[in-house]
Amino acid sequence: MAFATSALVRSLSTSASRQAAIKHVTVIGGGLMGTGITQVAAQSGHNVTMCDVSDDIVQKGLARIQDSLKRVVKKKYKDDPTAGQKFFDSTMENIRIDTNVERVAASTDLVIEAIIENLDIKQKLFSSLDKVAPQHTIFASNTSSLPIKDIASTCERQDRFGGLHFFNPVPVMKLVEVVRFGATSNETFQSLTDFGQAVGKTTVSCKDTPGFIVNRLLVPYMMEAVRMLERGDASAKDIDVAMKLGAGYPMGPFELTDYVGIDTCKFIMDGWHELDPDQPLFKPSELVNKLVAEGKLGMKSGEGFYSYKK
Ligand SMILES: CCCCCCCC(=O)CC(=O)SCCNC(=O)CCNC(=O)[C@H](O)C(C)(C)COP(=O)(O)OP(=O)(O)OC[C@H]1O[C@@H](n2cnc3c(N)ncnc32)[C@H](O)[C@@H]1OP(=O)(O)O
Ligand SMILES: NC(=O)C1=CN([C@@H]2O[C@H](COP(=O)(O)OP(=O)(O)OC[C@H]3O[C@@H](n4cnc5c(N)ncnc54)[C@H](O)[C@@H]3O)[C@@H](O)[C@H]2O)C=CC1
Repeated sequence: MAFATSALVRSLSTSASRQAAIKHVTVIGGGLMGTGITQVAAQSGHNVTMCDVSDDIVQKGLARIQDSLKRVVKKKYKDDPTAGQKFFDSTMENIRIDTNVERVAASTDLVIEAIIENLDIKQKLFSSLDKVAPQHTIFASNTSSLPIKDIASTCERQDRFGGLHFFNPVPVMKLVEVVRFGATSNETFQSLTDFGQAVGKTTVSCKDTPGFIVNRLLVPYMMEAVRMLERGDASAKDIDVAMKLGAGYPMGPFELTDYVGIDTCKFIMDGWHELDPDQPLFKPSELVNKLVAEGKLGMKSGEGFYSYKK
């Protein structure tokens, strides 16, 4: 009985210290990641507004969400097309699009930023949102490689700031890394974890260290594959086949780099090299630099390590 009472008190005080559940989410960036995050948040019953810089981009993002949602419906509701259509319609009803981020952020519970991987631009964005968002609103970045502490540095609400790192393709990948830096409050961390789980993902807790957990292991692995290719030890195709069949990875390192974007990978490596120039794993690659300079960025540009031109 004593145990039950203390457990009840503990559970009441825990829920009282938590912030109210997140109902309205603002996703900033309607690209590869922003559309995926919008989709999973809307699918799980949240009201979501997806923002980008132009009407054309948000419309294209919306079309991408519809295509992806159709794949989910086909798989989940293959024996019940009526329920599938209902799921599709109710998910799309939960989504709004906008190009005025300040207006949207003025009445939202959570902002998830998924814009270009550039510290200066992210800081400017959050600084302007900090002035208009309500007190309770939590800010989160989906950055792959930048310190959350640096992104948050232009904001007053340091305690209501953290990282929510999703994986590509968001509707399929089951993980979200929840990142806290020194100022992130326990309540904020818990709310971000609850949100990650509410959108159907498994969450892991990460400190604000370069690459968090997954990218700190994945990016050096990718760079080691590039160096193997540069030395002429094996072809890109053989390395990919080897890692898929020998290590059970769904994609080889070159397929994955093309999928993520070679420019994104280069940006991450360059940033980490600057932070830690003596670390050989972070050494830039001539081949990666050359491909990016030629505009060969992977699948999105039609060519990278492989050609995707039809
Ligand atoms: C070098 C690293 C540098 C890191 C840089 C920073 C990046 C980051 O910060 C963090 C990251 O995201 S790292 C990337 C993490 N992602 C991966 O590792 C993806 C690896 N690839 C895969 O899992 C599968 O090839 C994949 C799922 C992609 C495709 O699978 P398949 O080849 O079997 O193709 P499908 O048969 O078309 O799809 C399999 C099932 O998934 C469903 N699906 C695929 N895309 C979808 C989408 N966009 N929306 C909804 N559903 C989707 C598809 O329907 C299918 O379902 P089933 O019919 O049940 O099999
Ligand atoms: N590509 C990937 O596999 C992953 C990327 N990330 C991270 O997610 C973020 C977004 O990456 P992607 O979706 O791949 O990029 P993306 O290039 O596909 O999309 C970025 C979008 O942000 C928009 N944008 C730029 N500045 C903006 C602003 N000030 N306000 C509103 N929208 C703005 C752009 O118009 C573009 O549509 C980056 O921080 C990246 O490091 C995280 C996990 C995986």
